Amino acid sequence: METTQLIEAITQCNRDVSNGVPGAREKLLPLTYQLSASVETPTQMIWSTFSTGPLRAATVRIAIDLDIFETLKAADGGSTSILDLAKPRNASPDLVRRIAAFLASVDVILETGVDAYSATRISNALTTPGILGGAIYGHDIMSRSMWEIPSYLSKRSYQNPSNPVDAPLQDAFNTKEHFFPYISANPLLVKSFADFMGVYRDGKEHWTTFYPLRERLQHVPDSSSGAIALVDVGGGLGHDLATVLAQHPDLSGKLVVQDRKEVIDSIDPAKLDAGIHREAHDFFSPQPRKAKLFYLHSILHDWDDENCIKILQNVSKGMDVDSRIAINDLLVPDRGSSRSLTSMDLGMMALGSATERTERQWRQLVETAGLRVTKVFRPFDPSTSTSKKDTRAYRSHLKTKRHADNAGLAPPSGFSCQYCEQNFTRKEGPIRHLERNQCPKAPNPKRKHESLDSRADDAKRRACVGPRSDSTASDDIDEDIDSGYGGLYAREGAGGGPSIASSSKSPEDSTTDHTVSAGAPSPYEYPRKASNVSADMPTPVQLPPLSAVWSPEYSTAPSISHNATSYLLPAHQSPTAYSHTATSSSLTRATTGDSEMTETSWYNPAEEDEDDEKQSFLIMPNNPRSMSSPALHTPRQVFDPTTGHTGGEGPRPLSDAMERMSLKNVVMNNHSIDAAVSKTPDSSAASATRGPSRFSLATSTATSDYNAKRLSFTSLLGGSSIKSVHPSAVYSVPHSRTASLLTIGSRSTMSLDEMAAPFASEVDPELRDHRGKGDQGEGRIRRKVFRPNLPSISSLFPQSRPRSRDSNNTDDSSEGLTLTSSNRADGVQWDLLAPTGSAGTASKGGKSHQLWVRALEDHSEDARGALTLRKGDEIQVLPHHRSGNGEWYGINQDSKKGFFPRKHCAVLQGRLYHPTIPEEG
Ligand SMILES: C[S@@+](CC[C@H](N)C(=O)[O-])C[C@H]1O[C@@H](n2cnc3c(N)ncnc32)[C@H](O)[C@@H]1O
Repeated sequence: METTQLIEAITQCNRDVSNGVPGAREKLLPLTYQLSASVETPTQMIWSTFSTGPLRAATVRIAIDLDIFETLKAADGGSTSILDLAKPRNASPDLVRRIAAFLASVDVILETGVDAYSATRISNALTTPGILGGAIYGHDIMSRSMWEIPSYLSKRSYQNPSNPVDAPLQDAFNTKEHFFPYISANPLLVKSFADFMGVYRDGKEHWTTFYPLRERLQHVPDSSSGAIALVDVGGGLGHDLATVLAQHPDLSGKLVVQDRKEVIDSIDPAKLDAGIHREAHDFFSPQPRKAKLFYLHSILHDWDDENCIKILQNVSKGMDVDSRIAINDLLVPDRGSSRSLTSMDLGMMALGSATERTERQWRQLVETAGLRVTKVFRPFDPSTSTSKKDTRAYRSHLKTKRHADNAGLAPPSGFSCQYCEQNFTRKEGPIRHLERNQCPKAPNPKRKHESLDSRADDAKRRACVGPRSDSTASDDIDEDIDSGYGGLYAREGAGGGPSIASSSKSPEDSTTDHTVSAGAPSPYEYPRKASNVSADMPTPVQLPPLSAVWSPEYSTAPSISHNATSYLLPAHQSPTAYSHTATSSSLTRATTGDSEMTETSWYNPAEEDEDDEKQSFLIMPNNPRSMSSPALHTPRQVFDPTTGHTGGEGPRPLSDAMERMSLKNVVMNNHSIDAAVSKTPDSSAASATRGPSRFSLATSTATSDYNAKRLSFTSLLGGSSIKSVHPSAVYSVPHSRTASLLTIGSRSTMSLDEMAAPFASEVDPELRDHRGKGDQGEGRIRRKVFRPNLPSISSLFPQSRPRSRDSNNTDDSSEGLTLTSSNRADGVQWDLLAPTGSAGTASKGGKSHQLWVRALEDHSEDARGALTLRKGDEIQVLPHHRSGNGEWYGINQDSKKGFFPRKHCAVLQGRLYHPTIPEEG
């Protein structure tokens, strides 16, 4: 804008501020910056940048040391002479005169006469702990590190820094320590930094105003139970939790602030609300607390990717199935980054080779950590949308997005294509349109049509996303992308302020917090994302956001190698929607070690259930022939968990098994997930039951598959693997519309027939009929639910049938087995005491029920070292099966996973939950 226009805009904006127009103040400051820039000559720019700027920082710091701001404040609005300003530190009046003159010239203090000064709003703020801390930390650490950037980069050939202990800070201070340990040695810096953290978000909308905290924490038991609702990881002095408590004094469950010991020790208990518990905890070690929500505010932007992943994985150790991690950080927009955002980004580089991140980087990071981004939350942005119409549009936009998530296939209830935004009257419209390669914008190599030109595209997209800023940062994601992904909540804020940075506003004025959703991108983000697909991201084939793909290992996501992609389509879409899927992917690297699965997923329970109930998903390989392999018939190496030895039918090198894998039939309906996993003799059947709020996928496999198989649950919406998991375990994922599993595969291979064999009698004829048809000879299949025949309760517990439906304490201990039943509001609970070891899953009417057992004493490891049980631990027991020379029970409860030998059942007490009393037989 021209200077004249800027002045007019400023005048108008100032009027709006006076009239209380929402967002007006946020617009004003950037306009003043633009005005300065428009009138400044290049020479003046040099002076202001290299002289005035550094001197402003230096003189503020000097004035702090000389107590000048305190002295001015004590005058309570009156003037103070230079002589009086010099007194506290016995400084030279001539020196103080020069300092004061400069500070007055840059409007930090006010010159009221000859050698007379008074306080200003700013100088008074510089006497408060937070702003004072910011000035000390800013000068002593931040500025000095930033000054070092040019020489640092020069010495390192201008490569993007990534080593957290080789950043400009290390050069500036000649240290090898990371920023945090480095400042730890200096109590003033520890305090200054922590105090500043308490205020740097001031003026911005607090995250609790747009994150549904109450809903998320609503089922947390009362804190007297010891339950923890919220852990603020790296929460500094607890200021975020203090605000939470102030806004929601009646929240159930404990609030815990964790930070480094020196920070926690520096908290004055008298100043911390009694409802907030302090805990010294290093987030590079496993999270010791279980909580419903772990909140990370301005944590990950301090770190490089590798350390972020470590932090996330450690935090996830504290997650239960319904836990979430809330990440509150900036989001770098594709363009139009604000002043504060770019400063923060380079500041993070200077301090720790760290970075602010784009949406794609966030998603990649979170997914690489084995987590999923469920949903992005951000506040309604008053600076970009002031009209009621926009507000309404925004609200309906959010609603629309929820539908999009629920459908799993991005088009929202508006039924527009997520790529080209063409409108359809029916939901399947966009799907078919994509399937038939009719979309000119889809990232599909087969597409025939020309893309819209970028301007039209941009304009269309803007129209699509609803309320938009009129600013230049129109490529920012400023809508809530409720795409059903894990919980990433980001923020953008002024000068390190806490909200995601996809704002079109300048940093200082931004109060917009954006939620970033990873996982299935919302239709609103596709165009932008599509153009930014990185080569090392899973390559979408046709419907990339829905892909459930194999990942070699969650910790190596950037190097994921896929040669195909699986698709999950909602079964309530058109029949043809079932026909897509899957894949043969190559597993480039075997997954070893930890196989637990966690995910982050934010969702509003009130919003999810209805749509979930309607969904069924199916995965089938699209090219069974490609998955046939002699390897299936190769003698296997059999691992016997009872002895810990391998033997059996002969060796099968792991590397051979790793070379291939196949996707299995997986069908998920409202109540079960059934999967054909393999064929005898290495037969295995997978079944899953869904509890009221989650899916548990259980597979019982032959032990010989232990080395040969892994299941991988992949995000329906995310396009990349969450984690690889052990096939014999139960993995629970939050049952949200976003958490729809799944791809199941193994490193063995099989044909479609082979996959179907265990359930041959139930295979839908169309499965066979359609095999070989389809776009590329893929199997096309209609929806079919495979249900393995699970044993009935009476066959599992022949000695322990309840004598009567209504009996309590039914006791049949002829084999030492005691099964008691008691009525519960939600059905009947069976308590099983199995001293001789019997456990299993009961089945009735095609539904499987879950048996949970509780360890009556400590157990260390089973033969595979996969199990550690503490007395009182509850684990889920899967259907037993025979394998090798033992009878086994698959179990899993968080980290308790793997097979559970029968002999251990002697110490298990079980509780069988199911909704009705089982009938005999
Ligand atoms: C940028 S501050 C953010 C503080 C607070 N979450 C907020 O947003 O105001 C980063 C915090 O991480 C803490 N921190 C750094 N390293 C840590 C570690 N290894 N374990 C726990 N906290 C750590 C710091 O002490 C600091 O409080």
